Amino acid sequence: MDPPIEPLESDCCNSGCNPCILDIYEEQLKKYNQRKTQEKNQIVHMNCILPTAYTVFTVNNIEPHCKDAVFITFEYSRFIKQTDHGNDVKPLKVMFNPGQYLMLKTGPTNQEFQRPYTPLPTENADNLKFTVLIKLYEIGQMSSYIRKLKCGSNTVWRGPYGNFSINYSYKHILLIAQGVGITSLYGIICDIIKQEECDSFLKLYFCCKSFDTIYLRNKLYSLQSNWNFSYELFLSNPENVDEKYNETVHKAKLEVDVLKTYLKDKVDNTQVLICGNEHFMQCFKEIVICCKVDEKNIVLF
Ligand SMILES: Cc1cc2nc3c(=O)[nH]c(=O)nc-3n(C[C@H](O)[C@H](O)[C@H](O)COP(=O)(O)OP(=O)(O)OC[C@H]3O[C@@H](n4cnc5c(N)ncnc54)[C@H](O)[C@@H]3O)c2cc1C
Repeated sequence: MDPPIEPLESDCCNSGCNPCILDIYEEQLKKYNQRKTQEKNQIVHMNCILPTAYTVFTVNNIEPHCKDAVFITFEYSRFIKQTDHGNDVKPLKVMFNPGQYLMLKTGPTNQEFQRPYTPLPTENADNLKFTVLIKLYEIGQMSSYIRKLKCGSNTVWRGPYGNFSINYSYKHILLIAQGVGITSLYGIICDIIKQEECDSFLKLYFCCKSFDTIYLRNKLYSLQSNWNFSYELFLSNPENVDEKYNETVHKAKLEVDVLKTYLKDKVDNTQVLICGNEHFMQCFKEIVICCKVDEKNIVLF
């Protein structure tokens, strides 16, 4: 953007024109200076996690969550020589889009294995860390590796992957999550809520096994204070349920009728995002299609 050309004092005829050439200049100069300050403050970062090379991240924090899951925060390891980022001197930052995932690799060279995990939206300003919510399976290859991690352990990651990009123009976004599949949809919910100019309504139907495996429940509960977001829980095992004020808990599985009622007058302007295991996603995709949502408005993760 070039600076505006300053008019001569004599260019103003002093007869109270609207707009006056000098006022316009002042306005344009103000905009130009604002833009320049913004550009100066905008630091361009380089992503320190790459899709085509492995990067070492050290376990920074482990925090239990629910019965069978943990939050683990990983920090870029400054002390290990990492893949060369060329001659670039831009500051490093872990960067990913909502809905994207990263791959964790482990195992001896000839038996390496990898699993995808979805980084949660960054809540603090630390650019070199990311946090994932990990469900630990009783018998699971990666689960048993993760159980052995301690603060200071080194881990190897690549990413981010996934092409989903948020379309802010839908009037309604229906999100259907199963279990730990909430991690992909949670980042998307946070992103949309943050956009002040976006006026989409978000509805989450969250299917959980039991009361003690409602992942990210407190975070979802606080997000519900936003005018455009609400969620309902569906528990297949409804024992010992402790309901919070203003939280809808169904002591049953999510059924077709609930979706039919919700979609009844919205099919034309609703996007449906579904995340869970393959069987869950296919099953709900078919149900949503039966409710007359066009297939192009359905995204599976
Ligand atoms: C795009 C994507 C993003 C993901 N993000 C996350 C995330 O943020 N957090 C997270 O915890 N997981 C996430 N997962 C699932 C994760 O990658 C692993 O599949 C899971 O943690 C199991 O790994 P494991 O090696 O311990 O178990 P495995 O050795 O692979 O499997 C052991 C047993 O666990 C059970 N199992 C494994 N995966 C599933 C599943 N998805 N649903 C039901 N049962 C299963 C099966 O019974 C299986 O026999 C994601 C998956 C995908 C595809």
